[in-house]
Parts: sequence; structure tokens; C-alpha cells
Amino acid sequence: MAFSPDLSKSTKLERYNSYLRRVNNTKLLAASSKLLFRVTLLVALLLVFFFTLNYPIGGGDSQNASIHTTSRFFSSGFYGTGAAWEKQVRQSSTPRRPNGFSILVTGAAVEADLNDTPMLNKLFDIVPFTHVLHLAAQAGVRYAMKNPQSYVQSNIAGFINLLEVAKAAVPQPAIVWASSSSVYGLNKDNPFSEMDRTDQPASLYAATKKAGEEIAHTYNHIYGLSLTGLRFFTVYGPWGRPDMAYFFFTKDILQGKPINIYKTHDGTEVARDFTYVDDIVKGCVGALDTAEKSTGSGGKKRGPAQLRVYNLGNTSPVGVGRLVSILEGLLNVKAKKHVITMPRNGDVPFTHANVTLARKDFAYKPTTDLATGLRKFVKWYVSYYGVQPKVKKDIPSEAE
Ligand SMILES: O=C(O)[C@H]1O[C@H](OP(=O)(O)OP(=O)(O)OC[C@H]2O[C@@H](n3ccc(=O)[nH]c3=O)[C@H](O)[C@@H]2O)[C@H](O)[C@@H](O)[C@H]1O
Repeated sequence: MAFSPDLSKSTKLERYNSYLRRVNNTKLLAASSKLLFRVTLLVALLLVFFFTLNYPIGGGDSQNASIHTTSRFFSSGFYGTGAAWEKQVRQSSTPRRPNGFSILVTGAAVEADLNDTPMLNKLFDIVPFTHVLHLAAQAGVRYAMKNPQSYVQSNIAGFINLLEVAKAAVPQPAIVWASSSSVYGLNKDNPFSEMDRTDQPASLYAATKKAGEEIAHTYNHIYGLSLTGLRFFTVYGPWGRPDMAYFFFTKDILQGKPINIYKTHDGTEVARDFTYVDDIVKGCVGALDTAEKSTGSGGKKRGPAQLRVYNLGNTSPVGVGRLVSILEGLLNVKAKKHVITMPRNGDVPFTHANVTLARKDFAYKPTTDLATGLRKFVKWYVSYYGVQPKVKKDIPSEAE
């Protein structure tokens, strides 16, 4: 089976990407009640991880792609409507049952800027959030060499701004936020455990995520904020980020363009613990469900608060060559493969999550292997971009 892309849809998406970049947006969703939250979170996370976090133009070579930063949520049009905006925020955050959660999700839904302090203050004035799920970030390992400032702006300045507002809030929310497997950097222990060293980041992206973990420690220590960092391992799936390898490999394979498969400097294959988005969503919900309340109030600590870090990975690393052969099987197209030595661009040779801690504390158990997850991704890709199968109509039910 072979496919030819529908360019009108691609163009539409690229125009949308360009819009997203212009508004430099991060998305926010205020969800209320556990039930509403779970439903909303699923949608939000799909958008967060795979659509809104970092969208390069055209989804091509991530090294050349221009990626917008995501320190914004709420469009000025929406945020600027005053009473209507407030009403919407109140409505979407009113718990549907007693003791329901009211959760601010950054990185999805309506648009505004994390660095917009008055806007954040206003939000927290309107809603006594019980939790924040902070997913907004500038992601991507290699793009950090092109636009380092965007990482500082989003992952450090934006995070601190959010923590400043959260620590002063009454009540203080519990915060669960997206760290990254990249914090393990040059760590050689395998699989990666939360106890391993994380003081050797290989990219600026990793360094800003590690900085986030240290900043979290500080706000927990001084203000009694309950903070949980989740180290996500190469998350993929429908609505994914076009700057990630599995995504642009799919595009390039379909277009007959060559792809680079990295090998390490000693000639071994580069591997990743690719983790399907639905498994990550379950991990986020588990972390929120088990997050204890912050102990401070109005900027004053009243006792020790919870501080946690968890790996959320798939626990089965797969080589990039294998990833490509699964895609070839799904697309029924042979890739033009160039195996090259990994450029010195912040990449690490392998990742592998030990998830014992997350399993123990909130029963985290990834269930989607790479072939299954990529099948779901390719199905979505073909439908989203209007790719026409040339040989077969359906994606094969098995990868190979
Ligand atoms: O877990 C994380 O913390 C990070 O995961 C993700 O980073 P990575 O694991 O680097 O994913 P991704 O770019 O898809 O490359 C996948 C594989 O393809 C290899 N790769 C890449 C490009 C290429 O041209 N050739 C190639 O072999 C490459 O060497 C790698 O082995 C997120 O992007 C990041 O935001 C962060 O969340």
C-alpha cells in the first residue's frame, strides 16, 4: 500500500501551525469535578502532547523546523471578553459534586500566556483550583540549539510565574507537571530509576527540565506547595508533534524523501522507550488522584508538603531502525534510509524507564506496545491529512 498526501489539508494545518506560532500559545483548560476532569483531561492531553506543545512548520526535518513556544494560553480575543470570559471560566471549573477537583490544565484548550501574571492572578481569583496539571512547555531536544531562549522563556520563566501565582493562592493547588526522561542525560545506568543521577544533561532542553525539578523543590520547601514531576519518555500517538521522529519519518516516507537513522558514536543503534499517549494520560490521572494537598496558604508555608518525581515510560526500549520498519509495514512503503552517526545535537543513545515507583504509588502500567501505538497513529495521520491509500484502503491491523 502506498499513499499520496492531500496537500490542501497539509496546507491548512501548516496555516494553523503558523497561527499557533504567531500567538505563541499555550492552552489551558479549567475542568471541574473528577468526572468532567477525566473526560476533559483526555482531550486536553491529546492536544497538549501532540498538537499544541511545539508545532514546527510543515512537520519536516525537526532540525530545520521552526517551533513555536508554548508559554501562552487563552487567545486575546477570548481572554479579552471580560464578563463572558469569567462566566466561561466559572462554568467550566464548577465541581459537579461535593469535593470534586477543579483543575487548571496548561498546554491545552483556550489560549493565553503563562508569563502573563495579571491573567494568571485573575484566573486564580475567579477559581479556587484544587490542582494544576502543568503541561505547557517548550519541548524538543534538538530545537534547543536553534532557539535556546524559547526554552528559558517557557520552561523556566513560565513555570516560575505559575508557581508564584499558585503559592500565593488561597487555597494553594497541588501541582503535577511534565518533566522529561531527558533529565537522565549521560546517565549510564539501565533502566533509568528516579534514584539515578540527573546532573549531566545532554541538551539545553534537558537542562531546563532539570532546572524545573530544582525549582519545584524550592517552592515545595519554602511555600509548602505539593509538587509532582512526571518524567515522560518519548511520548507519541495521534495528534502528535510533527517535530518528533516518528511523525516526520511518516511524512517523509510517504513523500519518498530520505530519512536519517542515527547510530551512536560506537556504532550501536539508538533506542528509545517510546510511550503511547493513552498510557501517559493514565499516569497523569494517577498522579493527580494521589497528589496530597499543599500545606501553605496565601504564600505562607504551614507544614511539610508532598514532593514527588516519577518516570512514566513504556519500559521496553525499541531501536530507531525497528520504529522505521514498523512504519514501513503500516504504510506499505519502503523508506529511503540513511544510517548516520548521531550528530552532536543533544540526543542521548538510549532511554529506558524503570516505572516501579509509579506502579507502586498509583498503579501505573503501560499497555501499548510500539507496533500497536504506531498503528493508531498512522490511522489518525492518514485520516487527518486525507492521505489516499494507493494500494490498500485500510491500515493493516498488524504492523507487519
Ligand atoms: O523523552 C523525552 O524526554 C523527550 O522525548 C522526545 O525526544 P526524543 O526521544 O529525542 O524523540 P524524537 O525527537 O522523536 O527522536 C526519537 C529517536 O529518533 C532518533 N532520530 C531523530 C531524528 C532523526 O532524524 N533521526 C533519528 O534517528 C533520535 O535520536 C531518537 O533516538 C521529545 O521530542 C522531547 O520533547 C522529550 O520529551
